[in-house]
Amino acid sequence: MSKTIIRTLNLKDFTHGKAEERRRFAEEFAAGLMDCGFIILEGHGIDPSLINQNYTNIENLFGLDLESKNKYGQISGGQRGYTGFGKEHAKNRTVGDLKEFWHVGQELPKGHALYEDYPENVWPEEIPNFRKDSLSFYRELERVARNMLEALTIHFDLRQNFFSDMIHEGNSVLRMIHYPPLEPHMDPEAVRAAEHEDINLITLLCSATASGLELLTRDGEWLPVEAEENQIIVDAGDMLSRITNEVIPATTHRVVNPKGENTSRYSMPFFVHPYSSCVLDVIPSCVTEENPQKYPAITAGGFLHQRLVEIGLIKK
Ligand SMILES: O=C(O)CCC(=O)C(=O)O
Ligand SMILES: [Fe+2]
Repeated sequence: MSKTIIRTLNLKDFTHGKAEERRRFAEEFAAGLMDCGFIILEGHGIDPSLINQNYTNIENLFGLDLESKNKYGQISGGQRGYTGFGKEHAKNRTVGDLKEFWHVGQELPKGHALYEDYPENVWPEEIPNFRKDSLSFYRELERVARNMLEALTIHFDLRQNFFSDMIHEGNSVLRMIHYPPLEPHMDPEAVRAAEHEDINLITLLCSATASGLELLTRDGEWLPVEAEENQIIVDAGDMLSRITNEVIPATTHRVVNPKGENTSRYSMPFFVHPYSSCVLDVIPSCVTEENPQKYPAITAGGFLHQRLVEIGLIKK
């Protein structure tokens, strides 16, 4: 059995490199997504103090009492604001995950053509910097996502703006998560995040405050994904899998319960989504005689709705 290697790439090779370096970056990224679905990114240029400030904010946020947090709950089927313990479950499970989280979505000015397409963000009045810091972080993550997806256009022989047009003012979501320490009353079947695939195009995941993330290799083994401080883990989701006709599969992953020290874990995945009416159609270069077209076209919004029902966040 071959050993799975998670590649480490430096985004500067793409943003500042010559054509040859850019191409190499693109090929390494695509190969990493095809081999194991995850790569680790350095040189992304997000200020470490912005990342740390957001971690501090969410520690304070989740440290509030439940009554305060619940003021921000049940908003747009959990698409914005606070979602409490046990609410979300993976597609084929009924036991809820051991996490609480907060969603920040696309922030557009009132009157913008897409304003009505997205639920409005809510902001915790108890954490004054939360809005400013999370929106700055969101914009920076959008920038990194744009670069990463642009690299894929080289591999798939697409026009340069193919993906950046899809995600421009898109429905991306910053999910800020708290996994609390385990307690005896918790369901023994429950895990921090049960195995699942992400719904979106790609996910950017700044290194979490503790280990636990694992990916399922193509050989069917669980492999821990460890990132150092200031590295970003990048993985492929269902939407990318669908438009690449499964040339890039959506990789299954999970967050296991702590084995050693029983501490809280915080993480901040950024789910990169197209705008809602964007049509997800299979990329022509991904259809061949051996790999005929597997999916009809669907809008990003329609696809997301199907998946949110499946994971229990919204009703049919
Ligand atoms: O917390 C993590 O490290 C990953 C979380 C995750 O996979 C998700 O929320 O989709
Ligand atoms: Fe995930």
